[in-house]
Amino acid sequence: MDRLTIARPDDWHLHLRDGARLASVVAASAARFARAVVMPNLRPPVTTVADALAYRERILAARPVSSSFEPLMTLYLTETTSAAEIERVAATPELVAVKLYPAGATTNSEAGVTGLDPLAPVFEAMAAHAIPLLVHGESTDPSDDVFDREARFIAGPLTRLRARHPQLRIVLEHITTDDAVTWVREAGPNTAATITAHHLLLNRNAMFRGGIRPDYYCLPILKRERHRLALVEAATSGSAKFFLGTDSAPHPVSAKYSVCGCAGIYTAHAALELYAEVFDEAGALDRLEGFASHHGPDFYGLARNVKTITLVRDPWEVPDTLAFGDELLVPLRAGERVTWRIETPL
Ligand SMILES: NC(=O)N[C@@H](CC(=O)O)C(=O)O
Ligand SMILES: [Zn+2]
Ligand SMILES: [Zn+2]
Repeated sequence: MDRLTIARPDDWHLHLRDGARLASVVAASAARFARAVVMPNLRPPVTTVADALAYRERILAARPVSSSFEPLMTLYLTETTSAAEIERVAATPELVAVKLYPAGATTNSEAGVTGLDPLAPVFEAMAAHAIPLLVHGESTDPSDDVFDREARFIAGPLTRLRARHPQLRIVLEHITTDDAVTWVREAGPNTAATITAHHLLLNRNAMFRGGIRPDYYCLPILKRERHRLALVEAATSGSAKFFLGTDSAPHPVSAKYSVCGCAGIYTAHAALELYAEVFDEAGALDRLEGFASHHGPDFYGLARNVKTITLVRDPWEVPDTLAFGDELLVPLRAGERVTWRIETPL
């Protein structure tokens, strides 16, 4: 198959940043996705409904004029988030979810939470209103091996949370391991997961090919090949529990190529095309639409998109760098080819 038309997809996990950086990256997502769940890990984080609505206005102002791209906003959960704030989320359709960052687990997670038990009233309010909890699922004990942190978080805090709040809708974000795939499959209908294009395409060797490669450093960190294969199997299986979330996470070259380079891979410039490569390689292009366009809205209780998008097999070369505010970023596949192209950017 050299041409594929599917219902327009949505990105259920996206970092748009803010200001001039937001203006640089939003068009790439808007050209591919009808909607995106926008992560709240700005500096300072988006911790109130009022902050989220103001951020949404900045995104709407930054998107291309002809675009109907719709940002779906999220609230950053802290130890002081109140059940009253959750009631405000429930009353505000522009907000669709609450994001849980274990404190210190990833970029701008310092204001996140250290223990889940004190937040029980917040989780109860979320469950009552069917507001999904989006989870960065990694343990934060510095003595935990970085490659084991997802499995540790799942086996400990997440399994306890799942058991204590069976009605709470949980999306385990950017899953990277066979352990996560198995856990999500077994966890009942209120549990789902997003999967990134980079975790489907790459294993941890990418970080060390011929030297150390900061462009492939993200969190959760890339894992062994057997985990990548488990993710491809889950994404292409047709299971409604798995859906598209790019975790496109732009950082300027100065922050990536540094003595302490930060975590995040930018994929928004070719996001759907990269997923198409994965599904094509797996002989499962007929299942891309479910993963990219159906399972996400179904889990969130939103309507599926009516418009379509067409992918064509027509290789193109990704630029070495892209503008990012007044700096540059290095996109995934920089200087290399992507096999699929979007035929009709809207
Ligand atoms: N994925 C990443 O490596 N980085 C994300 C944060 C996150 O999603 O954990 C970022 O905001 O840069
Ligand atoms: Zn994360
Ligand atoms: Zn993310």
